[in-house]
Amino acid sequence: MSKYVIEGGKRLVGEITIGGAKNSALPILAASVITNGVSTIFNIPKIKDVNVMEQILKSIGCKVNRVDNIMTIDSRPFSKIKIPEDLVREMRSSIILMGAMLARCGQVEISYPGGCDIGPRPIDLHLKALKELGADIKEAHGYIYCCTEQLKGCEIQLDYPSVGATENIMLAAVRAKGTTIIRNAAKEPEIVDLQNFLNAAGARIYGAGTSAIRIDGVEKLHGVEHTVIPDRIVAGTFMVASAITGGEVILKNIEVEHLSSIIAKLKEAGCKIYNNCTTLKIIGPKRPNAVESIRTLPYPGFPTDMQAQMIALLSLANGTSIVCETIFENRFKHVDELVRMGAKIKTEGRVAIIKGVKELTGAKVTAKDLRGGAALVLAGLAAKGTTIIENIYHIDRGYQDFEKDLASLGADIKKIF
Ligand SMILES: CC(=O)N[C@H]1[C@@H](OP(=O)(O)OP(=O)(O)OC[C@H]2O[C@@H](n3ccc(=O)[nH]c3=O)[C@H](O)[C@@H]2O)O[C@H](CO)[C@@H](O)[C@@H]1O
Ligand SMILES: C=C(OP(=O)(O)O)C(=O)O
Repeated sequence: MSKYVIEGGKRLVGEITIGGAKNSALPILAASVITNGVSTIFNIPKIKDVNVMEQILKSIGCKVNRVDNIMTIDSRPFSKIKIPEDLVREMRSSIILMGAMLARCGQVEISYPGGCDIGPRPIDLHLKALKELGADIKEAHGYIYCCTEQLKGCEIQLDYPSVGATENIMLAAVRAKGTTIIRNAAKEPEIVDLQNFLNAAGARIYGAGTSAIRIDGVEKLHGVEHTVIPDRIVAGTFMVASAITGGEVILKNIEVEHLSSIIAKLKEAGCKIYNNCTTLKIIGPKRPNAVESIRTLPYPGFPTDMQAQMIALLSLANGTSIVCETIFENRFKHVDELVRMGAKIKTEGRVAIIKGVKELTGAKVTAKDLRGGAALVLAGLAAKGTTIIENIYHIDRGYQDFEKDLASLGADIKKIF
């Protein structure tokens, strides 16, 4: 299995262009199934989760063509309602196909999804909402069987602004009869991107990015061209890479508004940040300041997908920082690995108390999930000596050419196969 070997202590300097967002690309690719046409999606990241989605689309009959970061999906030959279990288990986003396939043909058979092991990840909100729209849902032997003659628009009050549930409802409701209103909807930029894709394809969705989304059902969708938004979590990860190495990195092709909570906390940590709407320069401090309080929250709060990377940075801060993970129950698996590198971190339930140390030291550590793995890479960039990171297949799920981009900024990092 491949691993990263990092010689720490290099200051990162240079420029990097941020690619398309995994969490936008995946639901948009799923949405292409509804169109019964040919869609061309630009800025698709070359990552493992996208490979899995490509395989799923092919397995249900779609024709998929991929050249660099452009994917063309012809969903006209769509023919199968059962999605292979081994593919569904590979990632969380496969569950979004439930809404998409109900909208396309009124039937779907799917197993429970996989994704990062960051605590229980139920899909009760998805299932409840689809039932409210009129889907008949049966669960047996780890499979979910959904079918409907015709979904009917209704008002759905989400108990929590779940990203995946909001997307599933949008997809299902797009061809439902009448109007659907989602209240307490997720407001993430990826939801807005999905709305933009669907509306370009002929849907009538209003309000994404706010807590109330209205979907007026339409008869059919058509193929479309769309460009995926930049990945705010990849951008945030490179911002921390600059911060943790006292570096000076320019990020191009970003949406600065999507990064505002990350920018605020990195400024508190002592980074200097200069930006316009699409480009940002971040200069890391000699030593980061401690940050009194970070709470992960739904957008526009601080993203849970940046919590691990931020803990890596704060483990070197001058003082004690507190990070509270409010979204996922068990998203501190990177902490034990950072402790192996000399970090002084204690966790109590959902709270991590990080007593900054002057130096981390290279060690052999294991990536336990996607962002936790990225955090170990960041720690390795700053640590004294050699860091070896195993199980980096987790990192491949969400970062395109991670080591190449870091090396282009001056990092000493190698992927060993
Ligand atoms: C592919 C994708 O876009 N993944 C993102 C998405 O995941 P995902 O869509 O899975 O995250 P959700 O917003 O649904 O989950 C947030 C919280 O709601 C709970 N919940 C969710 C659904 C449900 O039916 N019942 C329930 O209890 C979850 O257990 C979790 O505690 O949003 C997360 C929160 O920003 C991010 O960390 C993930 O990177
Ligand atoms: C948790 C993540 O992804 P997923 O929901 O696909 O597991 C993530 O992107 O950090």
